[in-house]
Amino acid sequence: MTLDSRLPVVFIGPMGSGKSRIGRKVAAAIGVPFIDTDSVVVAGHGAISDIFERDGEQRFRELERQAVSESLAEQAVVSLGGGAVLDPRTQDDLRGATVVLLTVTSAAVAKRIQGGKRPLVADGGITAWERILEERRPIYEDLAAATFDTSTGSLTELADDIVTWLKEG
Ligand SMILES: Nc1ncnc2c1ncn2[C@@H]1O[C@H](COP(=O)(O)OP(=O)(O)O)[C@@H](O)[C@H]1O
Ligand SMILES: O=C(O)C1=C[C@@H](OP(=O)(O)O)[C@@H](O)[C@H](O)C1
Ligand SMILES: [Mg+2]
Repeated sequence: MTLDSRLPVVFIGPMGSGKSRIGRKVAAAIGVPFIDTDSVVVAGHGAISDIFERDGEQRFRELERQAVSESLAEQAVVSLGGGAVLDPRTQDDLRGATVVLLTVTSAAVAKRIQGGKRPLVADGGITAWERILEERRPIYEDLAAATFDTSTGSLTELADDIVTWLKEG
């Protein structure tokens, strides 16, 4: 199978698993555009924490769905926000994509999610992160064609492993 026929390649997984950082590296390595759906929302509507605070999570999910729908139509590497897969329309769209699940242990992610940029864990921290992951785990696992754990290893090594898998697949 050619690499082109595998596009879009889509990264899913919990907050802090490395979707945004690793997705960008994989796109650069295979020479296709990179789209981060959170960045699309931010470019159009401002900071995610401000959207949550001002308009609520439901409004964020509507804006996110719009960004996801447009992004998945592109021949690109696309990194979703951790909760984007909750939308059944996105679950349907992903059946035609190459979906890569990134996982991470709670021990490894604890430091990564500090800083207040992610409203769903801003107060509850790692306990909230674990609860949210357990709610979403069946969806993640159902959609994934491959899973890579990012708890150890450098971003570059992980991106290399994923590119190798994409080329082999
Ligand atoms: N394998 C890794 N090793 C070290 N730090 C990582 C790794 N993966 C991600 N990070 C760090 O974790 C943070 C969250 O990564 P990010 O790509 O934004 O995750 P996501 O998009 O899945 O929420 C970033 O600061 C990033 O540098
Ligand atoms: O898991 C979630 O519901 C969210 C994940 C975030 O993206 P990352 O997974 O890239 O951190 C961002 O979309 C928002 O804060 C909500
Ligand atoms: Mg991200």
